[in-house]
Amino acid sequence: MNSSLLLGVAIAIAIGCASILLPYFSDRNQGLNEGCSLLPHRHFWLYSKRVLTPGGIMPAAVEINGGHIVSIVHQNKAPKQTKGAHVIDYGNAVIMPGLVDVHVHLNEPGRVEWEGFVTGTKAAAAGGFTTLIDMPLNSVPTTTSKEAFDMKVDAAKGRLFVDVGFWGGLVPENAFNNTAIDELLQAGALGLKSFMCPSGINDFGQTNASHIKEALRILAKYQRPLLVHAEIPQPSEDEKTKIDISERRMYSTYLRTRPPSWEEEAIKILIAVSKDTHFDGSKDGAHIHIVHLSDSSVSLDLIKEAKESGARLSVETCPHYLVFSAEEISDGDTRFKCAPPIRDVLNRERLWKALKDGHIDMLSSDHSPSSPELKLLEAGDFLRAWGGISSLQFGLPVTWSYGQQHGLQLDQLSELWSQRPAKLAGQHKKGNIVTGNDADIVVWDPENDIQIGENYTIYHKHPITPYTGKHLFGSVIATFVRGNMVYENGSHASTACGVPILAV
Ligand SMILES: NC(=O)N[C@H]1NC(=O)NC1=O
Ligand SMILES: [Zn+2]
Ligand SMILES: [Zn+2]
Repeated sequence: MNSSLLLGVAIAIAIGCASILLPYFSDRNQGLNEGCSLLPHRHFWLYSKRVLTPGGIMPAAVEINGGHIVSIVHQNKAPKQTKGAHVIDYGNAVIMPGLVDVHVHLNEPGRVEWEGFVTGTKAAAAGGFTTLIDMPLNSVPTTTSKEAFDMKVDAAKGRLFVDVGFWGGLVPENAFNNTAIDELLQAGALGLKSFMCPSGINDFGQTNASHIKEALRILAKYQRPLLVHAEIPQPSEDEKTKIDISERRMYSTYLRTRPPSWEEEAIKILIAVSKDTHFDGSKDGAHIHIVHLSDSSVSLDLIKEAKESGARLSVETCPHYLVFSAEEISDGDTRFKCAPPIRDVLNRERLWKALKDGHIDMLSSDHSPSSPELKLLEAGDFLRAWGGISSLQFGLPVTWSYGQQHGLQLDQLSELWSQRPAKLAGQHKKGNIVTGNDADIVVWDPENDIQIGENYTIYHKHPITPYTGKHLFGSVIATFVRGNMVYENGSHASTACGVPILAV
């Protein structure tokens, strides 16, 4: 071979290699923000035998490009690595829409010793959650004005491992100030949240029916929901007597001081108000969402009845009401303290039935941790300890493990954790594996067992949780947020590239 022929062959090989490798390299680099993803590709396919789509669970390949789902191909084998598009074959693992938690207290700015954007969203990613909606209280300031809202969004920037939206706060101070509420909603609050009982936070006062009606009028204009902590304190004998510490350590005492009638009373008022929400002749009135329902007796019957007669009402419950029961809570174990309280076994089983029958619309964590000292674990004082359960990371394995025992199917679980919550938060590009949506995805193994304990890394700021020791099924393999692999088998992406979600 003469030298010019050799040169020609070398050039041909170089061009050939370049044409094979270029798409690979361009795929690796184009629009990729280094560090956002553990996967160096913007165009790739995820394959598994169990992909949960609106058409059911099927073997399929999901094509992701530029953060979106661009195609879903029903096929029995993983696609071949072509044109530089990377393929991950997850075998028999489940590929499902990322979970959306509409009720999380991240407590930043201001109470980062309780939780924070970084720790909270890392826990979320490890648990398969791709979107969180943060509650307006426990942070300082509470999110009850445009200024406070802007501060929260600023504090979140560059610190989120999943996407996070924000509810604004409805309190007596802003309820009759239409301009203030307008500003809060225009700043991007996805809706408002209020308490009908003391919230435990001094600058987040309780609202009554008049405050709520006034806010609904404005919310109707924006088509955004009002979320309500539905408990109204009822007069009780306890107020007249001094309860000593030995009694305050008993869970039954706490239960007695916060009976189902608190929930009933609030729900009755909300139903009456919801009948009144078709303002200005508009058919699409405001929407009331009842958070963390615990009472599955009269309160649930009232909700069912109201929904049947067309009330624009939805309701969530939380894993702790579905997993634990009052009977099993030891005296002094304030890890279980939350409001409304965890009630008896019968109540829990009725909640499961309502969930399966579709009377409860969705699940949420109500992840509301505090610093360990405020749980008063040594004193075990149920009446003075902080009310709030730490649980964000465990929602999927917990509800799957206990859900299976109650006949809950995977597609129902996904509806409760992804589709319906995304809709409540107005996130139409999230919550479903369909073409055009954000590539927000969890890949997990529902058959793999885990034990919450020493060999299980908890990413919450504090590991204190009543779930310690639970043996569960379901381990998260990888979590994708808008196409970024933000978590995989115990590792997080190096850069926090989740974004604040603002209503437009
Ligand atoms: N302030 C706050 O987070 N309260 C929450 N904790 C709880 O258990 N129920 C709540 O509403
Ligand atoms: Zn609440
Ligand atoms: Zn809450």
